[in-house]
Amino acid sequence: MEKTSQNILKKIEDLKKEIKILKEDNAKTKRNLMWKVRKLEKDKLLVENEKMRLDREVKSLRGEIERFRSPPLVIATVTEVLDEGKVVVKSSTGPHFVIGYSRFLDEKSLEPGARVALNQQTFSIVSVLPSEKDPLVTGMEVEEKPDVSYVQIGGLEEQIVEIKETVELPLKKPELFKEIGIEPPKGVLLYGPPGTGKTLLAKAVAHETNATFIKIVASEFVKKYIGEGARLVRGVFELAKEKAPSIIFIDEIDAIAAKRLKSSTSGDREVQRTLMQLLAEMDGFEGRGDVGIVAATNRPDILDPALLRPGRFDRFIEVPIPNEDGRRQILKIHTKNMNLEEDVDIDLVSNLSEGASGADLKAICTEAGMFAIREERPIVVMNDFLDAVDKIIGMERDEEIRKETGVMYG
Ligand SMILES: Nc1ncnc2c1ncn2[C@@H]1O[C@H](COP(=O)(O)OP(=O)(O)OP(=O)(O)O)[C@@H](O)[C@H]1O
Repeated sequence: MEKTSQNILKKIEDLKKEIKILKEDNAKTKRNLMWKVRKLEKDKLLVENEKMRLDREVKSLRGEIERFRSPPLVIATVTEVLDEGKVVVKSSTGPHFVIGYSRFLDEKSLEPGARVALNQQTFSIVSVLPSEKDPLVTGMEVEEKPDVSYVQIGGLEEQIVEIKETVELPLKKPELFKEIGIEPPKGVLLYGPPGTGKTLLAKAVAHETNATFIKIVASEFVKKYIGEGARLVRGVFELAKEKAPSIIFIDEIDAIAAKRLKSSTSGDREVQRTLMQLLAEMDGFEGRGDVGIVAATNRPDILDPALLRPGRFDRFIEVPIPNEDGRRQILKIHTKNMNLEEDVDIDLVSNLSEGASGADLKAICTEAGMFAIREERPIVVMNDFLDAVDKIIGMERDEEIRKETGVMYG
C-alpha cells in the first residue's frame, strides 16, 4: 500500500516536472512567434512604403509621358478682354482669335498685352506666360533711393562738385535751366580705373535727389540677352521715365560702345543694334532733367565718338586712383565703425598703400578686421593693417605681373 502511494507521488512529481518543461518550451515558442510577427509587420510596412513610392514614380512617369505626347502650345498675346470668359488674342503665327480660357486661370493676369500659351487644337488658353519684361527686370538693379551719401565717398571732392552741377542740379532745379534757356546736360561719362568709386558717385546723386537708381551692366546686357539688347535699352528708358526722378547708370559702357570695327560678326551686329538704340533713346529724350544718365568706363579711349557728341555723353568726369590724402580719407570712412587699437596709424597705412583703389582700401580694412577675428581679438591692431596691406597690395602686384608676363605666381 505504502509502495503504491510512493509510486503515485513520484508520478505526480514527474508530471509536475514535465509540465514545467512544457511551460518553459511554450513561453520560448511564444516569444519566438511574437518576434517573428513583429518582424513580419516591419517587413509589411517596408513593402507598403516601397509600393507607395513606386506608385508615385509610376504616376510621375505617366505625367512625363503625357507631357511628351501633348502637342506644343501656341504663343499668343491678349489684345482685348471680352465678357463671359472670352478674350481676343493675336497668335504668334498671325491670325486673331476669340477664345475661352480655363476657369483655373487668374482672370486678373489676362489683361491686354499679357502673353499666353494656347492649346494647339482647342485654342483655349492653357497658361499665362511670364511677362516679356522679365529679362529686363533681372538684367538690371533698381534701388528706390540708394543709401549712399557724399560723406561716404573719400578723396573725390572735385568730382562731387562736377556731378552735382551736371546731374544733381538738373534733377533738383530744372527750372533754372529753363529760365536761362539752355538744355541741361544729358549724359555724364565717368571714367577711371576699376573700384575708384564711379558707382558710388552715381548712387550718391540718386540718394541726394531722392531718385530711383537704375543700374545696368552693358557687358552683361549683350552677353546674357542675345538679340534682346536693343529692346532692353528701350525698356530701361521707359522704366526710368515711369519712375522719374531717376538716374540710369550704365556700367562698362565700352562693352556696347566700342569704336566700330570693320569685322561684322553676328555678335558685333547685336552690339551695334544695342548702341544704336541707346543713341536713339538719348536723342529722343527731352531735356526735362528728371532722368539723369550716367555711364562709367575704364576704357574711354576705345569709345565710339558718336556716343560722345553734344547732346549725348558730352560731360566727362575723371575718377582717378586716389592720392595719399584721398587714401587717408577713404581709410577713415571704412574704419569709422571699426574697433581700433590706439596704435593704428591711418597715415602710415595710406602711405604704404600707394596705388590702391577705393575698393582695395576697403578690402584692406576688411582684411585687417579678419586678422583680428582669426586671433579672437575684439580689437584691430596696427599689425593687422600691415598684414592686410601686404596681402591686398601683394595680390594686386602679383596680378599685375601675371597680366604683364602671363606667368602665374603663388
Ligand atoms: N572714393 C571712395 N570712397 C569710399 N569708398 C570707395 C571709394 N571708391 C571705392 N570705394 C569702395 O569700393 C567699392 C567699389 O567701388 P565702386 O563700385 O564705386 O567702384 P567703380 O569705380 O564703380 O568700380 P567698377 O569700375 O569696378 O564698377 C565701393 O562700394 C566702396 O566701398
